[in-house]
Amino acid sequence: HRGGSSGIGKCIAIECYKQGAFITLVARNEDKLLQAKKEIEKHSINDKQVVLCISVDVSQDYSQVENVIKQAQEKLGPVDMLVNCAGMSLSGKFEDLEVSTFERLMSVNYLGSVYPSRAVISTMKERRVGRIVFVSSQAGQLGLFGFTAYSSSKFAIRGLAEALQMEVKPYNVYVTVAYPPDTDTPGFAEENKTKPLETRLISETVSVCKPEQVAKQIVKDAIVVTMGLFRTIALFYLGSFDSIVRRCMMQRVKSEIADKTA
Ligand SMILES: NC(=O)C1=CN([C@@H]2O[C@H](COP(=O)(O)OP(=O)(O)OC[C@H]3O[C@@H](n4cnc5c(N)ncnc54)[C@H](OP(=O)(O)O)[C@@H]3O)[C@@H](O)[C@H]2O)C=CC1
Ligand SMILES: CCCCCCCCCCCCCCCC(=O)[C@@H](N)CO
Repeated sequence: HRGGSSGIGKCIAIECYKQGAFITLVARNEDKLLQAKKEIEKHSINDKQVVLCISVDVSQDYSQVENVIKQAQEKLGPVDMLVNCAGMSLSGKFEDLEVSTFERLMSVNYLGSVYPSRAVISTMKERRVGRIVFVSSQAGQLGLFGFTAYSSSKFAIRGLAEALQMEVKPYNVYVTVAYPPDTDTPGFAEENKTKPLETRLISETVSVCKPEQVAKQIVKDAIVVTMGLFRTIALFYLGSFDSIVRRCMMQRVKSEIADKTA
């Protein structure tokens, strides 16, 4: 339902539009939004489909994000799928990065995923319908040279996503996290302008992906939840934790009924 106006987010929007979805694009720059809207609309499969654009900074003010999501829901109905793809990367040695860069990346990459998710979650839980996609990075699984600010903001997304998944599973809301490798996007080109040599050499050991290909995988994973090796090992623990959560939920429902009938 929601992505960005560029790179991976735009390709995810195209991928969903091709499957008949109504799209709301959220990003800051209005020209880029309009251009992305036009590009996405070329892929329509029926004449009822809509691409709505909303210009907002997802990392600044929660009430603003909440408002625009409310507006979008009034126009297009409740959000079935939220894709948190807004993000940015800046690399450099720890001592060379401005302190403000740590703050900025944490706001955009982490809080920029918290705010929209927080704004849609209640409706998703009530409807017992919803998918939330987070876009981390390979640098969100491994801390890499030059990425002290970026990797930590992407690790934070993983913690958020896994904890949230445990909370919302009994409500039929699914959370997925993507960990893409380097991908050929405007953001990646920007990042490459300041990459330290070491970071570049490490990055070059893995080939650069096409955003269309990454987007396709992300959408597929969001719809058919598959399990990696690590998740399988964690499965036993997660299963038992999930049953605690379910038990508490049932207990709470029971006592609410008891309160009402008392
Ligand atoms: N490309 C890569 O190599 C990889 C990227 N990723 C992650 O994937 C995501 C997308 O990356 P990519 O496609 O390369 O990025 P791009 O820079 O190409 O696109 C980013 C999109 O997010 C929007 N955006 C950025 N900041 C904000 C903000 N504060 N509020 C609202 N919208 C915002 C941008 O629009 P606008 O500027 O107008 O707001 C743009 O539409 C990021 O989270 C990135 O970290 C992960 C792994 C690899
Ligand atoms: C199980 C984990 C697999 C690990 C494979 C080894 C990866 C080493 C190279 C990683 C290159 C850095 C990717 C960062 C991409 C990114 O997020 C930025 N390009 C954003 O712009």
